[in-house]
Amino acid sequence: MDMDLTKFHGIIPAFYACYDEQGNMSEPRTAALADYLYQRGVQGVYVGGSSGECIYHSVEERKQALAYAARALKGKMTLIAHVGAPSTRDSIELARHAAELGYDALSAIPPIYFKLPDSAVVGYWTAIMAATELPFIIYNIPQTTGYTLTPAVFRQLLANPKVIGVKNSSMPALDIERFKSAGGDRVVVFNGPDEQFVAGRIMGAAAGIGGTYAAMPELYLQADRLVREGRFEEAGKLQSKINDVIVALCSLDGSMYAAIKEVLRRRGVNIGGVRAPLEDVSPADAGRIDGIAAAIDALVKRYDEA
Ligand SMILES: CC(=O)N[C@@H]([C@@H](O)[C@H](O)[C@H](O)CO)[C@@H](O)CC(=O)C(=O)O
Repeated sequence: MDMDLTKFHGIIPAFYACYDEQGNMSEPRTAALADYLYQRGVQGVYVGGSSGECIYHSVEERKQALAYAARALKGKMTLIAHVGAPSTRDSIELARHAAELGYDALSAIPPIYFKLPDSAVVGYWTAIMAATELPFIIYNIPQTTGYTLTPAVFRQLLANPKVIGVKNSSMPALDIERFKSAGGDRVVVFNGPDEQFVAGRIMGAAAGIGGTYAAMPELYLQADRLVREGRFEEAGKLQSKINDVIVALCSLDGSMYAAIKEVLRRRGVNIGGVRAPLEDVSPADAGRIDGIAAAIDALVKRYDEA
């Protein structure tokens, strides 16, 4: 697919599930998160992925989430829709919905729950791609799906011109280098592990999609700029500061996403809580979350002046 892939380069936060007080999808709160990200200058958003709690949503709710984000951001930034659902049928329905909403690309995890052979996985992704004319980004996340994309299967998928890249969330930065080597200039590799964003960008990723980006988009934008300018030592030091925040977010009781949503409240954006079985953070941790939000603000201020 001959297209300008640069619209997929840079910092693309995973968009979160924005709930009202009853825990239902909220368009006003979606718009608030969208504006918060737009004001900070991110390249695009990845809607309905892992960080979007998609796995706990009905197909109808996933359609709402895609529609609310598109209504807030279409024309303002690059929009990628995660449409992977347990069944191929539901994934195709979501893919068609995203295409109607004007998304720039689709993406999908492999099939989950049953362990399926590569032939079934390739068939699932191929069926989703066939449902629309949109470009497609493979989502490799073995930690949560149990399926590991190999360079050989990636090369097989590259035979489909709609494949424009892979969002690689596996931990080895080697995987990013191998997928980039396999796809060359025809693909964009998206760095998935936020803790290794700088390493991934140096080893072949032109972009990053991450679950912690929206908690501190300014810092990832700064890290990306430092990499682009070849200031790798400074980028590495900033990565270490970002990782201190990630470790703190993951050290609280409750889901990391609940902690991030509490941090966002302190940054002026209320998008509700998380959906069970994800657990809320404990009220006893309010002080620690205050500290995390303050640390982010201090880093943003410090690097704003750098
Ligand atoms: C295994 C996993 O969830 N990886 C995350 C990371 O952003 C992860 O949350 C971060 O590195 C913190 O560990 C992303 O790669 C996935 C993601 O952003 C998404 O689809 O929401």
